[in-house]
Amino acid sequence: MKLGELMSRVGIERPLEARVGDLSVAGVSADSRKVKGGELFVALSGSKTDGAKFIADAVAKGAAAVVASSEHSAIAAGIPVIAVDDPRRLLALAAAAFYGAQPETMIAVTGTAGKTSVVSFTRQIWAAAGMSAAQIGTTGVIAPGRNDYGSLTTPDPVSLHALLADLAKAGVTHAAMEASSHGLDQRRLDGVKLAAAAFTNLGRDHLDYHPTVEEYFQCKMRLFDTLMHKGAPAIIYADDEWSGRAAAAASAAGLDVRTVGRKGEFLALKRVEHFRDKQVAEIHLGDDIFEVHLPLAGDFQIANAIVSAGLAISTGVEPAKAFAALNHLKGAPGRLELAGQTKDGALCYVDYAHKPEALENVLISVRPFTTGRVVVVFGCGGDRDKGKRPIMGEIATLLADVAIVTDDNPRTEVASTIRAEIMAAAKGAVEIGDRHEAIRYAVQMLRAGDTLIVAGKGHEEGQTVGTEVLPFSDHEEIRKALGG
Ligand SMILES: CC(=O)N[C@H]1[C@@H](OP(=O)(O)OP(=O)(O)OC[C@H]2O[C@@H](n3ccc(=O)[nH]c3=O)[C@H](O)[C@@H]2O)O[C@H](CO)[C@@H](O)[C@@H]1O[C@H](C)C(=O)N[C@@H](C)C(=O)N[C@H](CCC(=O)O)C(=O)O
Ligand SMILES: Nc1ncnc2c1ncn2[C@@H]1O[C@H](COP(=O)(O)OP(=O)(O)OP(=O)(O)O)[C@@H](O)[C@H]1O
Ligand SMILES: N[C@H](CCC[C@H](N)C(=O)O)C(=O)O
Ligand SMILES: [Mg+2]
Repeated sequence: MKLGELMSRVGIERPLEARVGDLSVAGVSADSRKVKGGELFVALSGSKTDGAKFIADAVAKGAAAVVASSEHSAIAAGIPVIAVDDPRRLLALAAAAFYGAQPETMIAVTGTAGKTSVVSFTRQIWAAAGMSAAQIGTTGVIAPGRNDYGSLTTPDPVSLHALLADLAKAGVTHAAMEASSHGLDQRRLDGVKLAAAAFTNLGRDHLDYHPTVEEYFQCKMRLFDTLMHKGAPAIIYADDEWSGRAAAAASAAGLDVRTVGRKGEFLALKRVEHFRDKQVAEIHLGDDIFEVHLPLAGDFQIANAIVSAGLAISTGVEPAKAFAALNHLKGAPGRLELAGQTKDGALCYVDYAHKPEALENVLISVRPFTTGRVVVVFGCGGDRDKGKRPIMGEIATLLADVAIVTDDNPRTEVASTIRAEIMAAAKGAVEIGDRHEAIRYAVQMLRAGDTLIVAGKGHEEGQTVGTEVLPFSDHEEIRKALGG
């Protein structure tokens, strides 16, 4: 593609010198280590370093031209340097232009908790309705004949557009993706053609990255006010503290706001009965009433299911089919997932709660079907928001009968310091650093009627200590402790 054409396709209408505009570019990259000959190198100012420092490396690798923020426009690279205000957005739009194809119907989900569950459920509803469907997020990529383990919740734009083109080529017509606040802030989703989007809830998260909760919320709202076209459906979970503000933002952006939940107007949740292994809900859509038997535990899964139904219906699935599909949903791996039970029938769950509201929700969720004690094993990640540690400590001791504080990816921090920060607010909690020992201790204390939640790692397959990832699975540790 000619550089001039690429620039106009990404909305930069500034005239380029003919010599520059006529230059052929073969692709785009923001990583000098991966640049290939003839590609456009986009220099991004990041959290660890500044891509502008690597312009010379990119040139040495054969980059054809450079895009940088205006500050770097003067750098003599020996090849054309184009200055733009928002290089990250340009990178994403250029990646979209290069790779071209995307599944016809794409949706994105934002919110502090529930994104992975909602994209999984939406994919399952689409698939049940006969569509070729995919999901992209924290647990990886799932599509017909494909199941790749994930790393980032929202992939970087170059990998993302390569992936979308691959999926489209493989015949995937519907794809649901997670929009993390980092992803939205860093413009990783700009250039994705979204047919609909959803908001689940907002709680404390990533305050190591976002200066305030307000700024965190505003990042999430980029999904509605920048990435969607006017009139597109925005599914908003109605029963969160932030629902009103999310709906107002979507409405101000000219979107078709569809609220779902107990206070929902599009899908109204009228009645829920909780059982040990399922929940029965009555959902109203206009004058139609649907009874759903969701085969999953946890009140929050009803919230995720109703958001997914809203998304599926808003992208063409017949309501009766969407609700029927809810009766067969499988939980996303490691989201309140039953990993085993003791001989006396005490249930052992693995859950991915690693932030205060999620921990609070999961502990409240299991109470209705727990006749004995709720036991929780959890920790907090190193090199992540330190402020959440005492809050999670307090929630665990308040809502569980037994709280066991252990390690969860200490990364480059001292594990005992992280635990001490949690313990400071966790009166009466037991501290066992070794996660394997902590799980064994918890399983051994279980009696009939008790419920164990091992929280924080969910689907993860490793424990990151320093920069090393040691193999570790909560599922496997529970199974071992149960003697199986
Ligand atoms: C803080 C953060 O989000 N960082 C992400 C970001 O990196 P960055 O732009 O800050 O990169 P940087 O390391 O400062 O480098 C700046 C630029 O120089 C370039 N560079 C660097 C070195 C070199 O030799 N040559 C070169 O060109 C880099 O490619 C980059 O373009 O962009 C990179 C590419 O997209 C990401 O891989 C990286 O994710 C890091 C690994 C990460 O851990 N991110 C986490 C926090 C994250 O994004 N999490 C969210 C939310 C998770 C949740 O749901 O809770 C997610 O979406 O996964
Ligand atoms: N709707 C919800 N409301 C509150 N808590 C929830 C909700 N859905 C899930 N959770 C809790 O959050 C955990 C993570 O759920 P899920 O992976 O679906 O969310 P996520 O937004 O993708 O999280 P992450 O940003 O960490 O990837 C679950 O294990 C559960 O404890
Ligand atoms: N995407 C999140 C996952 C956290 C999971 C938890 N196990 C931890 O390590 O804190 C993060 O990287 O912050
Ligand atoms: Mg997720």
